[in-house]
Amino acid sequence: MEQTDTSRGEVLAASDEQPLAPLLAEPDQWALFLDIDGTLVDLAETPDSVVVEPGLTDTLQALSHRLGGALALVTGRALPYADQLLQPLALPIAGLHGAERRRADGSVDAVTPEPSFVTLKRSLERVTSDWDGVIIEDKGGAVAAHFRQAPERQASLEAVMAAALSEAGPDYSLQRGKMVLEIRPARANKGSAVEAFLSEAPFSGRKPIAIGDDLTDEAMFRFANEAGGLSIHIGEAADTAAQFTLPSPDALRQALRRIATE
Ligand SMILES: O=P(O)(O)OC[C@H]1O[C@H](O[C@H]2O[C@H](CO)[C@@H](O)[C@H](O)[C@H]2O)[C@H](O)[C@@H](O)[C@@H]1O
Repeated sequence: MEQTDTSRGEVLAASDEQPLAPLLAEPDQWALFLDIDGTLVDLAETPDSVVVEPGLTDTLQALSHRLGGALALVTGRALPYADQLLQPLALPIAGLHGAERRRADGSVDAVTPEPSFVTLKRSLERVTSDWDGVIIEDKGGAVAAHFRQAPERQASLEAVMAAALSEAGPDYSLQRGKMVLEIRPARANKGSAVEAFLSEAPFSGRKPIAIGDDLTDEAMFRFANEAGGLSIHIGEAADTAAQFTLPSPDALRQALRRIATE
């Protein structure tokens, strides 16, 4: 152990798999909920340039099998993009920060954007079209404005997104993330998505282990803690509700691989 600090979880060494041990000891008692960006895959300069490590999909498939199918992805990405990233897997998944969901039986709750939201997305693209480095990511029922490659545009984007949010109305909320501002459906979050999975087979009756790296993951950390489960924050020390912190996506991938092949 390197350090203990209750405001950022118990900070673990890269090789410390202690919080994941229940997956090996009691695989029929636990369900695993995994964020994607910054957790399973390293962050990249743009949304489209992330790299899925060879073997990661095999690891996830094996873990899902070990857990009787009780493994779900919980991401800010749109479902089709996440599926494309992790093909050929088609795991249970919550997308758009919990607003859309594919259950273990394959049924999907999708988000269909209203015409006014489509107009809003086009307007954001127009307003920022000559802002070098700013990327507008159209996610169907949500939209993200990325400034990783143009940090000097953050203040202007804050203003543009605040105006867009007020135009979108009370059914939407602003989601802050790593070098990104998003407008997403307000009716769900990652905590409510985990709760919904746990009300269905094969997740029901199990305790959740929630793993993520960003502000959006705090809702599932809080839910997992309240449900008697475990929560793990990935990456540099941060103010988090998670009980544990692992230093990097690579440390997590290695730990998951060891558990999957044990
Ligand atoms: O909930 P997640 O699976 O972690 O998704 C959160 C957002 O991730 C993506 O943006 C982040 O990753 C990009 C690629 O590494 C990076 O360039 C960007 O700065 C990050 O904010 C994704 O593009 C968003 O749609 C997700 O909501």
